[in-house]
Amino acid sequence: MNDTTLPKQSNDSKYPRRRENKGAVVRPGFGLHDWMTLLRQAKDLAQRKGSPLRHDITPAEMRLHDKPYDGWCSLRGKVYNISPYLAYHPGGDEILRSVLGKDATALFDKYHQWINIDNLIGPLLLGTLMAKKRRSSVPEDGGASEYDEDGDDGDDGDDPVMPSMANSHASNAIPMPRPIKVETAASLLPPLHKDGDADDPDEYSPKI
Ligand code: HEM
Repeated sequence: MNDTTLPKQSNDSKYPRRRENKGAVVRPGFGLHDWMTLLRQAKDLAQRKGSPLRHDITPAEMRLHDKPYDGWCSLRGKVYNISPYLAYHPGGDEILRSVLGKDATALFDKYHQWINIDNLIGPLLLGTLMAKKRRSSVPEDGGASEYDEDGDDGDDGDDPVMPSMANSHASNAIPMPRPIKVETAASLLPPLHKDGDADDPDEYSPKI
């Protein structure tokens, strides 16, 4: 067989070709299979030491954990102790060190948006970033709150995803339609007249 018998690779594919993994070498014992074995066997990789998942982690607290032996990072509003994964990251530990103590969502998406985070590092979860301010209603522009780094509804952990998609990558999740405001007979009435007089029988009658 010579190279003329091999199928020619097309350059005009609509799918981007996988980039070369420059520089990063998988060390023996630190491949994907080794990581999955560790995930199955280790008891407390996240080092939560029996504490429940937290929902009050602030970016300031996360910034304190920026060492390879004590490194946190957030992805789509969830905070992970990423230290145990550094040596197993197929893209190399160096690039992952650059996000310790920070939100890594943008860089994660830049390199491999399709990767299922829960499957690969679910057991490293520490909790979620605290929502700084809860909105009473969704703003017109659908904007996100200050800590809402994943740009969703700002209420991380209860985003409207289909139950069957709960473990899939967030960007693949199908958003549920927003509730439609239904005009009821009452909502079509003019505003109630309130003058503070509780004895006034007309207090809660529409002022037409
Ligand atoms: C924290 C969770 C992360 C997980 C679970 C993860 C997982 C992976 C996996 C499975 C691959 C191999 C992909 C493939 O072979 O196609 C990979 C490659 C890579 N990752 Fe990550 N990664 C994470 C975070 C990051 C971050 C934050 C960065 C950037 C700062 C990054 C940069 C890269 C790069 C540059 C590659 C090589 C891409 C290539 O071969 O084309 N990763 N990662």
